[in-house]
Amino acid sequence: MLDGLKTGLRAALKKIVNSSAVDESLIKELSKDIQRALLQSDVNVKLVFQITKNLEERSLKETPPPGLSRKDHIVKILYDELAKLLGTEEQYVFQPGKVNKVLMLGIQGSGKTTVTSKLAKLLTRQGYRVAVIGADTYRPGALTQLKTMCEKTNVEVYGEEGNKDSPEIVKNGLKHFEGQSFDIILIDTAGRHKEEKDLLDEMTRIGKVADPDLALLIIDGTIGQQCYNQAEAFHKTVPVGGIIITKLDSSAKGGGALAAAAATGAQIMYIGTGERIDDLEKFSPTRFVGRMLGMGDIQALLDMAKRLETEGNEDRLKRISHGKMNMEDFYFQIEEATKAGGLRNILENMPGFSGMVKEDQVEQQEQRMEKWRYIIQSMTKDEKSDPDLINASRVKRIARGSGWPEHEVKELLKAYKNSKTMMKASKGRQMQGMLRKMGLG
Ligand SMILES: Nc1nc2c(ncn2[C@@H]2O[C@H](COP(=O)(O)OP(=O)(O)OP(=O)(O)O)[C@@H](O)[C@H]2O)c(=O)[nH]1
Repeated sequence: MLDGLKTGLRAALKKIVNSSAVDESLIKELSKDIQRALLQSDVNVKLVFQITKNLEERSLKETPPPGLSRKDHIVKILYDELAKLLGTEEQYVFQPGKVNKVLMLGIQGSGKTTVTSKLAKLLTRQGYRVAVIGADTYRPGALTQLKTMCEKTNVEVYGEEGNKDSPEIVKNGLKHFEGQSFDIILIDTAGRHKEEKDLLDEMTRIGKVADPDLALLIIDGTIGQQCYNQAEAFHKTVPVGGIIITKLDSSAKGGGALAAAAATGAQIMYIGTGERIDDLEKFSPTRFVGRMLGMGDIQALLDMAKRLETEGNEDRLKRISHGKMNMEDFYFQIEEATKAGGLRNILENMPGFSGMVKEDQVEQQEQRMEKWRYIIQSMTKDEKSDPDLINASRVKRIARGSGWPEHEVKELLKAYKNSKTMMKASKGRQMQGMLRKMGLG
C-alpha cells in the first residue's frame, strides 16, 4: 500500500540514520526529500510546505529530551508532523443502548456498496448487532450486490427492488428493524444521478428521514487531493462525521487523499485496502505513519527511554553513561529491552532500523540474550557489581551453575566490556548505546 510514498519517506530516513553528523544542511536535505515524496503522492503543496517548515524549524530549535539523540529526535519530529497531517487520534464511539443510524455517502464507484458490506462485517465481528438498508435506487444491481456480500456475514439487508423512492425505502427499512435491538444500521445510498444537484438533493431528503447519528463519506483514494472538494460538497448537504478512503492499495495518490480528507476537519475513520471483504482497517494516524516509516509505533520506544530516565534509575544511568556500568546494569538493560516487548519489537520500533536488521541476526541476538540471562543469574552479587573479579576458576563455576559452556561465559564478559567502553564513548545516549550493547550498533 502506498509503496511510492513509503519508499520515498524511508529513503529520506535512512539518510538521517546513516549520517555522521546532524547539521543544517542535512536537515534541509531531509526536508527536500520529504517534500518530493509527499508531492509525488499528490499531497497538496501548501500542506507539504507547512509540514517541512515545521520539520526544519523544530529540528533546528528544539533540544532533544534527555535520553534521546539528536537524530532520533528529528525522526520523532518527522513522525509527529506526518501524523498531525493525517488528523486526530480520537476514535469515534457508537452510542450504547440505542440504534446508531449511519448514512453511507459517496459518489458512484467510490466503493460505497463494498465498504458498507465490509463495515457490516467488521462491526459484527466487534460484537455489534448490525443491519443494512439498501437505498441506492439508481444503479441497477446495487441491491443485489449488497445482499450477496452481506449474506456471507449473516447481516440482514432491507431493500425494495421495484421502488425508486429512496427516502421512502429508508423510512420503511428503519420501521422494519424497529424493536429488533440492533446497535447499528448502515444505510447505503445512491452515488449518481443525472445531475449532481439531484444527488445532493436526494441526500438532503434521506438525511431528513434517517436523522443519522453519523454520516460517513466514502471517497476513492485514487483521486488524490481532489478529495477535499468532494468532501466539502457533501458536507454542505449532510454534515460529514467521518471519512473512509478506499482503494489505497491501488493508488499512488493515496497520501494526497488522506491529507486532503484530514484537512476537511472530519476524521478519517477507516481505510479500504483491497477488494476482499476483510480489506477494511480502522485508521489511526500515528500507527499509519509508523507503518509508512517502517518503525511501528515509536511511542513504545520513547516510553522505554523515559522509564529508564525515571523510576529511580538515575544512579544507574549515571554509572552507565560514565562507563562505570556493572554486570547488574547490563542485565537491567537486557531486562528493560525484554519488558518493552522483546528485541524484535524494539528493533522494529527503532527509528530507521526496521528492515535494516536481518531476520537471522535478530534471532541470534534473542537467543544470546536468553543465554546471558542464565549466566548472569549464576554470578554472585560481588561478581555482578565488579565483573573484573571473574577469573578463570570463577568462569568455570559460573559455566557449571548456568549450564552453559565456559566459552559462552567468556563471550558475555567480552560483550559487557565492549559495551562499557562504547557507552563511555557515546556519553550515555540511550538508544544508540543500547543498540551497541546488543552488538547491533
Ligand atoms: N482495489 C480496491 N478496490 C476496491 C476497494 N473498495 C472498493 N473497490 C472496488 O471498487 C469498485 C466499485 O465499488 P462499489 O462498491 O461497487 O462502488 P459504489 O461506490 O458502491 O458504487 P455505487 O453503488 O454505484 O454508488 C468495485 O470493483 C470494488 O471491488 C478497495 O479498497 N481496493
